[in-house]
Amino acid sequence: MSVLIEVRDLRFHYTPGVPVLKGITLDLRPGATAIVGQNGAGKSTFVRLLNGLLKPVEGEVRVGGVSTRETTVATLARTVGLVFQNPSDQLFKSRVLDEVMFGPLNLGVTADEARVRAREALAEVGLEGVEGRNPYDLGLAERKLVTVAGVLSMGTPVVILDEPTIAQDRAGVRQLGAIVERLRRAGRTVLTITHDMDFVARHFHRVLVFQEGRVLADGTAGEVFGQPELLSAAGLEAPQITRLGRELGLAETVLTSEAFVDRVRSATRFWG
Ligand SMILES: Nc1ncnc2c1ncn2[C@@H]1O[C@H](COP(=O)(O)OP(=O)(O)OP(=O)(O)O)[C@@H](O)[C@H]1O
Repeated sequence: MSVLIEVRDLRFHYTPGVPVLKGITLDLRPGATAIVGQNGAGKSTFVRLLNGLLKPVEGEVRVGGVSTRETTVATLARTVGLVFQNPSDQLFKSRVLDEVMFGPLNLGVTADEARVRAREALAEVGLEGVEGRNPYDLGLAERKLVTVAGVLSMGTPVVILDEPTIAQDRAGVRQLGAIVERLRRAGRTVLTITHDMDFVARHFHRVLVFQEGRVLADGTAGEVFGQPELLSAAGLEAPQITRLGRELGLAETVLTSEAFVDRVRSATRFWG
């Protein structure tokens, strides 16, 4: 189930002379990794190169030892599931259930098995009861969750979520966080692109900071969010609770409100 993705000196442009990715080298292993960075940094382009929708101009991407140049998008889809930023790029069936069954059917499972998987995936994203609806009659948040279910139902070892929390309310964000945790515990590789730093701090252990087509930083969430100058150079800010902890002079970089309360309580006990 576990798959290694090897990215070596990856360079890409849409228009010759206008580089979008300028030489990226890294490995992606099972676990939860977030990609953050300003608009236009090349994040969505990078993940499209991981599932073979785009091919490197120079350098290489190997998924499970196989170069994306030497395989097809359909073959890679068995390994790398990508939820697009915009659900309209992904939804094309007129019934939610058919949409979510489409991936597993393409993998060659029986219709019964695909239906079971689709129902489980829809339950996991909190969308029971909409199986017969047209995805385009749902709101943006629900449409996005349908596309997440569509990838979950395929059971790929690598799951990439491009801006999953967009338009979600707190319950939706919590549900997505639980999905990330489950996939991570199951030994899958979860990769997300997001502008939601609280979501990153809570659920992602590794953070890649993209800036103008390069990786500016690659470290744990604590390491990356503990460097305000670096974040500011990339046009980003640490989560509010992390900044508050720093303002208060906490020795450790806190990533969640629970960790913040814990550290402040132990400091007060010490003073009191
Ligand atoms: N299909 C395309 N044709 C030409 N240029 C493109 C295309 N898609 C993206 N670009 C350009 O490539 C650059 C990187 O875009 P990309 O979408 O990868 O960045 P991003 O970091 O994901 O940004 P965002 O957070 O806004 O999604 C941008 O300058 C963008 O305008």
